Amino acid sequence: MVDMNKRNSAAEARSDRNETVLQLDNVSKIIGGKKLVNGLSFEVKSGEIVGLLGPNGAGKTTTIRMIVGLIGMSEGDVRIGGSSVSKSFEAAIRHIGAIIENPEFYPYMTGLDNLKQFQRMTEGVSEERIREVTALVGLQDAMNKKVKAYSLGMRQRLGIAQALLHKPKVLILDEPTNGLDPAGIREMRDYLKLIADKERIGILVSSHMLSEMELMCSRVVVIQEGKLIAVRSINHNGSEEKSSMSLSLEVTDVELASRTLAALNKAELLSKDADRGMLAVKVKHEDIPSLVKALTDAGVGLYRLEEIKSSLEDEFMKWTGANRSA
Ligand SMILES: Nc1ncnc2c1ncn2[C@@H]1O[C@H](COP(=O)(O)OP(=O)(O)OP(=O)(O)O)[C@@H](O)[C@H]1O
Repeated sequence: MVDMNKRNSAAEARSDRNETVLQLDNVSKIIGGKKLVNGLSFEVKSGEIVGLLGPNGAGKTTTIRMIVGLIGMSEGDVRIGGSSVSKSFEAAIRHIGAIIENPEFYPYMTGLDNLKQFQRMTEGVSEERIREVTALVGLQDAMNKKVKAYSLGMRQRLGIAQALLHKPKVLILDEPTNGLDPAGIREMRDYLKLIADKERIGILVSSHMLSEMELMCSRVVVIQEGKLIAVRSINHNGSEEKSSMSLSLEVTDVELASRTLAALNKAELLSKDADRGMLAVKVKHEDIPSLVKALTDAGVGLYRLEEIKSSLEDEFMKWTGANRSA
């Protein structure tokens, strides 16, 4: 017999996962006539970790400070959990948990007492919730130790636990792995993935380290000089989403091939080089057979067809002209 309650709750879980919890709509910040952030639009859905990536000075911190209301927006709006930051600030900000600078704790108090301190200042946080968030960040065995004995990574995780206490819909972390050693970075990554999944919360993480973002995020938003320059999906293996791919084709007639592909309307022409008989196109994996058939039917001979493999890192360097970590 089908348990309808179970079915309903599974359906709810699925729709929750697709809820847009953070939405930036054409957000700009102008200081002294300069656009530090320039018409930025992107969204974060529940259950996903999105990386805000860009070289130093790209505008990541300025963007995050606007999202959490530390500074005002010059243009545009941010919606958090459906509420507009510019129109209903209190309602919007209630849905946010954030660590912008290093979290501040009382070093001579235990982790638990520090969280209880926040519990007293925050409405509706139960003892059970404290236990839940400490387990989520893997600090259940360290809760009775004084914070001064914590490593930097443990302090960061206690900060995340505190930011989660009031069950926000969005967690925002500005460069959360700064200063952590490789083991601490790996731990942070694993805990954030667990939190996104278990709490069905949308997480926005800023970083200038592309390699970290590739491993941690399901999507990256790349900004440079305050402008959005690319959005890329990442699959669980850390490589680019394969549903759409770039192909290089060597053909007998470039012009005929590009006209045929335009008529087929299933491939985006990225570049063509008539002298070398080469075309580059972007196409969905499932459309490759019909692309080949259309070319053959049109009388275009195909010498070679291969995938253009470009790692996110190659692209990031191309976009930003930056070195590996900046
Ligand atoms: N209050 C301010 N007045 C003028 N310029 C500012 C102000 N705050 C930031 N900037 C400038 O805006 C640009 C974006 O700075 P921001 O700190 O947002 O970049 P970022 O991407 O977070 O960089 P980083 O990775 O170095 O932290 C930089 O050129 C910075 O110098």
